[in-house]
Amino acid sequence: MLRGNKKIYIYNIIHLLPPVLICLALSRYVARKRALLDTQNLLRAQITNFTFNLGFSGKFYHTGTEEEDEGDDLLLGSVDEFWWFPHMWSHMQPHLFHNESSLVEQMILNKKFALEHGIPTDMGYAVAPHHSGVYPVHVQLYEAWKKVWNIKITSTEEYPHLKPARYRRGFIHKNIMVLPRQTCGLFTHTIFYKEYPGGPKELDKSIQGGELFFTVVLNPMSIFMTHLSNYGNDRLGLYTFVNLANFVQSWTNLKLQTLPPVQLAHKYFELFPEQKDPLWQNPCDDKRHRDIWSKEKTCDRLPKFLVIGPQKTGTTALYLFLIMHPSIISNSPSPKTFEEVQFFNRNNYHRGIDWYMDFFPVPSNVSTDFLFEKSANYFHSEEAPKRAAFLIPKAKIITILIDPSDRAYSWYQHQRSHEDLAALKFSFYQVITAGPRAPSELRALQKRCLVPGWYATHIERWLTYFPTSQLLIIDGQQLRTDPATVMDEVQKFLGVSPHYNYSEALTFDSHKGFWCQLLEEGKTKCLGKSKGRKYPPMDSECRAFLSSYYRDHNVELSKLLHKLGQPLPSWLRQELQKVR
Ligand SMILES: Nc1ncnc2c1ncn2[C@@H]1O[C@H](COP(=O)(O)OS(=O)(=O)O)[C@@H](OP(=O)(O)O)[C@H]1O
Repeated sequence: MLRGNKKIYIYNIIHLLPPVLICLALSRYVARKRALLDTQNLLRAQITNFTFNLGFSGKFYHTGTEEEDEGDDLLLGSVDEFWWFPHMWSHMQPHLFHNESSLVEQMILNKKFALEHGIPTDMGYAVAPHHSGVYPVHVQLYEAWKKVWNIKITSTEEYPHLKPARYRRGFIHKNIMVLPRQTCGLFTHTIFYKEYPGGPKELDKSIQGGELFFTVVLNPMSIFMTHLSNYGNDRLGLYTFVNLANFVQSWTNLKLQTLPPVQLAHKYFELFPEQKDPLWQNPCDDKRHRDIWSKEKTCDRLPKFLVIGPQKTGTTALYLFLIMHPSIISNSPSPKTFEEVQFFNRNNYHRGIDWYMDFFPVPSNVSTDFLFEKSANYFHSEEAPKRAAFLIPKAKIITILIDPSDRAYSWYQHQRSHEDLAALKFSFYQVITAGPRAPSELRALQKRCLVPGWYATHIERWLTYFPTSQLLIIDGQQLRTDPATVMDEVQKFLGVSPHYNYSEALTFDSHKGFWCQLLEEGKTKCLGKSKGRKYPPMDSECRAFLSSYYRDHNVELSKLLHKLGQPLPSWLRQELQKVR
């Protein structure tokens, strides 16, 4: 309840225990040992175990005035009173270093400094100047941190963005836990009370029921970082945090406590397990992010469209036809998954965006070149739509649909030819009809076979993250029998130029039994043996079973297509007639 005089009464919050970790960066400023210890003691009366966490950049040791150098020594004379974390040796921004080895070298210098001065090196926490390299991720920093310091925790104000502050979250990358850091309003220039931006009243307001107060109240953990200059001069650090703790104590029933960084991070992700997985965004969509992202990296190596599958609907044929177009460029092949990158659906996503972008060339003309990738498992993936929407929100999405029964059968044949043991062991009928008591390998195979055919469910999921104008649904039957018309539709949908004449570039290869690329002298380039396989037709019992299995899904699909103003493919019309 908010009262006129900015007094706030908080009810119902009884057992919140927000630990507070306050960090400072030690550089060449006078180390106000006394001021720090005094503040620490005062805060300990309000916050259980309160301990300052001091950052050090060893290069600046003893490079100040006589008084400053004396301050450094005083502080180092009390190493045991505080916790410590490595900043960067020379306060450099890690994203400016492209080589992991040069980052490692710099970190080793800082570590040597710590060892020489008895500074503990095992806290597992580190902070990068200006958040550089933490988010957007500079993977070289993460690797160097692990190698030199065995870093397990860091923090940043930049994930997913600086503002709005209340949306800041944590994530885990390469086993390093990144905690959200809050903003305390004290910066290098806020040294004197009277000169506080907007006047000292602003600082008092923030402490007494304003922004700073709410930051502590609304975040179960608050990590603040400010500069040692705020503990010298007018001692704004002392003033701010002691008054803040007092105010929280007086007006709420919150109990504040501090934990060492590793414990704090474990607690954080116990409280917010859903935050463990990061959501990568385009670093160039936020100016602050672009500024702390390596200049050697470009945001142009991201796809403009995705072919999402599902598997066995003709996605490879579409891929082949697309790359015939002079302005359409695919990813380079992956050693493990061939033409498919499979980034958004599985664990490759955790390798980060540098890994993903390395699959794409730098386009020679950003506005006319169309980078794309097709990964047929994206279609039914729970994670892919959200992840794709965060990184490439403007991307267009192409899906192909054939009769889900045919798709399931083709998929089963594909598994058999890849010598999947369960597929070799069980007949198609056994796979599709397996009940809840069937062996687990059979149930697992059944799920993989049938679930991608729940078309409406999967398309709806994509449409929660992408507008309908960005989605193209291709009739796979038409792609098979009349690819040139489909490719005209695709070109129009993408807005790609120049117009490419697929009627001339494709030809039906009677030997293959499919449409193929026409090469010089009448030769053709067709897809390999694994596409357009020869296998016996599906028997009527299986077809009847699948027709009934997919009935409701197909009805839902017809409603969805109707809503989207799209025509129903002929197989769907036939299936719907069976329903009547
Ligand atoms: N032009 C052309 N050439 C070859 N094959 C074609 C073509 N157009 C469509 N199809 C059908 O594509 C089916 C394979 O689908 P996918 O490429 O999506 O399969 S995969 O998911 O990438 O494994 C493949 O399925 P199967 O017939 O079961 O092999 C084909 O029916």
